[in-house]
Amino acid sequence: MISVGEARERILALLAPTGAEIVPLAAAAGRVLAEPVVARLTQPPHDVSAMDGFALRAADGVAGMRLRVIGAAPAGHPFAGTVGPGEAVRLFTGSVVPAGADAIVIQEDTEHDDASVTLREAARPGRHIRRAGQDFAAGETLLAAGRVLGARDIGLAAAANHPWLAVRRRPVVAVLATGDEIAMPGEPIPPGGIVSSNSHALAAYIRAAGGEAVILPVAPDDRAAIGAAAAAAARADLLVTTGGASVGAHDLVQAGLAERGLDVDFWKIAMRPGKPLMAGMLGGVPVLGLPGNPVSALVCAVLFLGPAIARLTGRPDEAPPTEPARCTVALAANDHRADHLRATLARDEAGGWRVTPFPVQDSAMLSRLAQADALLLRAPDAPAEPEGAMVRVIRLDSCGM
Ligand SMILES: Nc1nc2c(c(=O)[nH]1)N[C@H]1C(S)=C(S)[C@@H](COP(=O)(O)OP(=O)(O)OC[C@H]3O[C@@H](n4cnc5c(N)ncnc54)[C@H](O)[C@@H]3O)O[C@H]1N2
Ligand code: MOO
Repeated sequence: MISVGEARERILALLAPTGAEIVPLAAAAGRVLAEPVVARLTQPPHDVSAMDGFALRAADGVAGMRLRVIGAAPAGHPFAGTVGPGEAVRLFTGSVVPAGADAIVIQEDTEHDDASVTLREAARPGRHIRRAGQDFAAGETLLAAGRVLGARDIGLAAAANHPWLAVRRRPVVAVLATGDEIAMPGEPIPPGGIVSSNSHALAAYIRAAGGEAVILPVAPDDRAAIGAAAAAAARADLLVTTGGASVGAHDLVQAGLAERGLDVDFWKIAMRPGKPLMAGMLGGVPVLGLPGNPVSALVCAVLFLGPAIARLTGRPDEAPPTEPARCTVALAANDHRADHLRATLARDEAGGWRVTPFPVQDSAMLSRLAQADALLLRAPDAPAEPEGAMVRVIRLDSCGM
């Protein structure tokens, strides 16, 4: 069986970023920039005042000096003339500094009427003047491709006069649950059946990761039906199946997809929960086969589906980040499968994490997963650890899960 790290590498190797699409600026928040944002103008376009006051020549900026007010330049209405010796122009925050002026005195430091202004303080050259291009210059690259656009990026793109942006198309990820016993929430449940929690949990995770989730109808445990359902995903960027991944007589996902030409890259990895993970290509569509057990499916989603969607959207596709934590209980020696124990986190007095795994780690216990704050990582063949040992955790609250 291959390792978690190798499995992730092999899954990512099956995927390429989606193409770009052009969206209105307002719709670009949260999307991944596909082309750099280059300033279409210089900001500010001219030297402008940072305060309400008067523009004058610095040589006249002496306390007690009385100057003639030759005009006003409200923001958006630049003064057409030139400020000469003994003259001043009324300015406001954002006003273009008129020709001839190289100093500004704020109005609180003056006595003024419409015709004249007397300085109570000296004016320093350049003070309160925002220089042209101080923020950015036309042609400057402001945002790099690959950036996930936040509100400040939208503001910066708008300031640089971009009404449209090129972003990565949201990858379409089809979710196919399989099993005779599976019903959708609200549907009649067959005898001994259960409701497909996986379809909706995976769809929610896919959306949180930046994908477009399409929930396919549940396929029964029948090769032809599974193949036909998967064929409906022929235009998807990724097909995710759940269930039917193991070795049982009714675990038919591989067999069903094989009838449609599935090329298996790997099946089974040294991991718990999630051993029967499968990856391959079905025609041109990458396939990620997740186990049916709800916790197995969602832990595999954190470790593999998240990075896969990151790759598809052109974001960094590393493993989920881990943090150190001190374990509050002794840990038994691990076997050869990397383990991911569902656990709660609490802060200690020094601000570090204390992690406590749940005593029962059944991969069907979705309520425990919902209560968990983190996955406590146990490396393959890790030795027993006493209470208080340092371990590493993946936080579940910070990854859309
Ligand atoms: N003899 C062996 N048996 C099993 C092995 C093994 O190595 N040898 N592996 C075990 C492991 S590990 C896992 S994980 C499971 C994986 O099973 P499958 O992927 O084949 O999943 P199913 O058998 O179809 O279902 C397992 C379990 O999950 C429930 N399920 C299925 N789909 C959904 C869904 N959409 N939403 C919620 N729950 C779902 C299903 O009812 C079963 O209870 O195999 C072990 N067995
Ligand atoms: O992957 Mo399975 O959930 O380990 O039992």
